[in-house]
Amino acid sequence: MTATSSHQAAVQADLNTNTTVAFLGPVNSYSHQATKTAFPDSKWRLEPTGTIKEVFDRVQSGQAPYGVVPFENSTHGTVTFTLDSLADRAGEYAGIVVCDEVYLDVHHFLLGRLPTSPSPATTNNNDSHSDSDSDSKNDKDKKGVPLASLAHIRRVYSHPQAFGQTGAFMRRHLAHAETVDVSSTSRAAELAAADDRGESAAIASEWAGRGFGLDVLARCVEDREDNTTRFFVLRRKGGEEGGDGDRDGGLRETEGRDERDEGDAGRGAKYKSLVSFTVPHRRPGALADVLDCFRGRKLNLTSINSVPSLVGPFQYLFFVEFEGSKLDDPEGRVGGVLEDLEGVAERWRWLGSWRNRSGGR
Ligand SMILES: O=C(O)C(=O)C[C@]1(C(=O)O)C=C[C@@H](O)C=C1
Repeated sequence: MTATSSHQAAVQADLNTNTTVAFLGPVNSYSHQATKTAFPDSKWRLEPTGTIKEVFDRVQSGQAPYGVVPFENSTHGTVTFTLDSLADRAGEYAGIVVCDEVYLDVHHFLLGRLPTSPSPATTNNNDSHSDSDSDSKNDKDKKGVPLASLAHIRRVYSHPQAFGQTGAFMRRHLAHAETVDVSSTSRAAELAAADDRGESAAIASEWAGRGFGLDVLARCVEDREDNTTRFFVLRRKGGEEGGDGDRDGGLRETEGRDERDEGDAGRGAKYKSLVSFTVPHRRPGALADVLDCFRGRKLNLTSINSVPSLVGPFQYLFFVEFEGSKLDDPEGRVGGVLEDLEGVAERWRWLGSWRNRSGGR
């Protein structure tokens, strides 16, 4: 079996099984890798979508009981498409909570077609593929340097996040090429493979390159070796919460991920939770009052983000992530802080509690 047909057989196997998990496709995106990490058994039917919003739509509608979305990258920061859907300004996703997280090491490859005739390095002054020190190494060991001339590459496709993680390589070796943002890195590989002239390349994963039969033009082109993306696993809230399950009546399941094995929880605090909120825009100290609630309950914050609330120009909706779980809260500190929020936030929403998988990161 060739690499491509065994890959297709694996995808088909995913499609033949039961409970659906939606992820940003096409197959072999980083989201697909993260999804396979969180849902490794063959009982899951892994379903690619065209956008992150579609993952939310499928989970909300119940077509997919679970979904996996990228949340933040250690080099480039938060994934705005995911924050936008979590902000849920139009009230479309009231039934969705975060129930788990996945950390994925991300090593980007430059994929395309090798030049048809070897062109001298002088055709592209910035092209260091002929550096004598790197020539002496085996191609497999070369990281962050072109393995061939890139002078024939006119355009590079990728996801904006991936471009944000590979800026140094792009500036150094592909300043002559146009960059084109697309919906995912695997879509980028698909587009590069569709270019018969071989003038297109993609920043994508090694698996995407294999899946679409592309040549490796450079490996590990990320700016930082420790490049990591964190993904959220989404699920529909259990039917047992009350009408306003965010504020009263906790989930009766002991864990969000009721159908799956828990595996290793990792080091550090056992759980994390996410809330979103808005504060009275003109009240001095309004945001500090909310943050003080967490200090008062001795709950450690692990991330803070904001997006425009779209209520008025330059007004924001905030996200706070903290250590602790609403679903396993023996000291009542999380329950307590949610009650405190009621008094100081304008609107707020609990967006889920899950196992901390950071492994001490
Ligand atoms: O494009 C993909 O392959 C994705 O899964 C999306 C995504 C992201 O949005 O962060 C995931 C991981 C990498 O950080 C780059 C892109």
